[in-house]
Amino acid sequence: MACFPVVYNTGFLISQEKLGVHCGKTKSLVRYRGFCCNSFVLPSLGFSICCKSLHGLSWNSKLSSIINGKSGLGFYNCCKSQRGLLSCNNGIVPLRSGNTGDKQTHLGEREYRYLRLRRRFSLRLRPRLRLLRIRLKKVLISSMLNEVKTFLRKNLRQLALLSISIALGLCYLLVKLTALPAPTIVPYSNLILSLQNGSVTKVLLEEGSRRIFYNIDLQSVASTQTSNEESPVINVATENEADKVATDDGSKTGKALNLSILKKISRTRASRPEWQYSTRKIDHDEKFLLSLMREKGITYSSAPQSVLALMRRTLITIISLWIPLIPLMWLLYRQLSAANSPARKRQPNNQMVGFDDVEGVDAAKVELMEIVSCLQGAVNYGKLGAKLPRGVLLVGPPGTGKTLLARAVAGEAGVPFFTVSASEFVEMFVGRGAARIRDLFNVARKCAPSIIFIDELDAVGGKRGRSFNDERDQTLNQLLTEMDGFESDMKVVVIAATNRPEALDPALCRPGRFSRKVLVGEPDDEGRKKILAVHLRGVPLEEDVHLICDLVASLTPGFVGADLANIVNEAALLAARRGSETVTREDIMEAIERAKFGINDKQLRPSTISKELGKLFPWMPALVGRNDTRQNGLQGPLGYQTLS
Ligand SMILES: Nc1ncnc2c1ncn2[C@@H]1O[C@H](COP(=O)(O)OP(=O)(O)OP(=O)(O)O)[C@@H](O)[C@H]1O
Repeated sequence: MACFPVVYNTGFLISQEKLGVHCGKTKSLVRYRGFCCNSFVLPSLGFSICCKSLHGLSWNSKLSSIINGKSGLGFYNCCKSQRGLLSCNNGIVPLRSGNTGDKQTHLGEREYRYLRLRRRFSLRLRPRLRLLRIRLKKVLISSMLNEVKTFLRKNLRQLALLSISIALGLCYLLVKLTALPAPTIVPYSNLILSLQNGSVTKVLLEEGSRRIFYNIDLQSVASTQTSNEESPVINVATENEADKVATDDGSKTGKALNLSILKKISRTRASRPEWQYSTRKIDHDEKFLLSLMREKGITYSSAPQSVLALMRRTLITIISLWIPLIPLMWLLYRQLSAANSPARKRQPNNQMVGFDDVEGVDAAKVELMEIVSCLQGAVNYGKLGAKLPRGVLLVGPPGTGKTLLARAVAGEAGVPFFTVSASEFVEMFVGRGAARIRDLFNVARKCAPSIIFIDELDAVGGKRGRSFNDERDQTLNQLLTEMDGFESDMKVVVIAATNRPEALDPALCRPGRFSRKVLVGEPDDEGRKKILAVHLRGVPLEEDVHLICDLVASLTPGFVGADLANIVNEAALLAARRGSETVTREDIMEAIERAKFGINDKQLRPSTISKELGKLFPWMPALVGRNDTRQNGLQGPLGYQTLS
């Protein structure tokens, strides 16, 4: 026999009809104070009720709480039917004596309404509250915290600015609100005179400072003024209130003056400070002052500084100190923040440059291709006990394609590529350059296999001890340490480029660091043709591309890749300026002239220049002749010299 709750209110029993347990009705849901019951009508067995769940608690525990009389529930005596369903006796057995189905009639109308309202309210509100609780549980506190953290990190600068401005605003408000009407500052002699005249009423000596506050009896001052207009006390006493009046109208009678002073005094009384005057004590004069006050019978006391005034003064000092300091702090923050670090700025990205885009430097390409194979794992160098070269130094004149080669390595190897100019490590603050190097290498190590490319290495890798630049030396030391710090299986390759290998510190070039030096020199005739072919790939030419390449290559000995790329670009620009759809041979020839002689009047050819210079300086033609080493005759004394 199992016991099941049957819902009935404290006031009345819910009858079978209320439970929806009519003959023929198969199922109905009964809710009471959050309990859900499915009731069934089984005509053969009479009335039965089957509760599927009761707040997730076991029957016994729930029933015991019910029976304890809190909820006023009755229960059925139920038994299991043959069909496996729970069935109950037909009769309702009230739990407490006196709780019958017609109890409603015993209750007052008002009470009944109140109970109904309460029940309805609880029926509506409870499921919603339960749902809310479940939903809130789903929202994890940790994820919320993470979101807040990310938001703070993203908007750190704005939040910092906002909080600083709020703090400053609050300080300003505090200063404004705590501002008290200040006493008039007068010389010390005025206090003595007032004391001698007996017009001083009260004196306060501030503890821990030299300030003395005092009040004077203004009415007595006014009356004294009428009798003795020359009295200095009057000047003191009415400094603020009566001075103007007295000076503006010298013809006024004493009485009129007196009245006007009193009027002014009464008008300003509301905004008058607690102490009318303040002065600073003179050293070693305390004895005289005290004896004078005692002699005149003046009330005097001492008190510590008021907390409000103290706070205000401190605040003002802080603000006045911090306002000029804020820009300085901001500068410092910018310098010191890791957000400025090159390692952060350089996100690993794979440039779409391959070895096909670099021509004329075949020897360097072969050397670097080997590195790519090692990074890709195509060459099992470890089997023979070999190690991946840690550093490759690309040496060569400017514009020969060192940076391009490094980018091609990254593109071909398909690994993260961190490019940085060595001058970015040169910092104002000692230790910052070293920290940046550390950051860069840390990020590269995390992304291994990866490539670090340091352009213009000589900016930071110059010989140590030649100058007093401690910061540069520290940065170089850090670079040396980082390059030593790679483990043998760490696939991080440092490629550096320089135009001045002779200026580098020998420690950088020793085996184990930049052990592999690759010369990226000027391209030969064949190299120039190939470079031109690369740059003319996307350019619509009027003539055959091979013909143009041969022509340009023959006219540009000593030109490097950057020069040739510039010639092709200039030719395309000239064609565009003409409004042409294709680049002609003339465009290319003009571009070569521009590259050699700069953008000048065409009259200023070498021959013209030589003639003009010859007129002025008879020895010049000889000089021109000696310098004119180019076979094509286009290069002159002011001509563009190749960068090699
Ligand atoms: N060998 C080359 N093949 C194709 N293009 C080249 C070659 N060399 C240079 N270039 C062109 O010249 C441009 C500049 O080259 P790059 O920056 O690689 O020169 P660099 O040797 O690094 O010069 P610097 O020493 O001044 O940094 C390249 O973007 C490319 O367009």
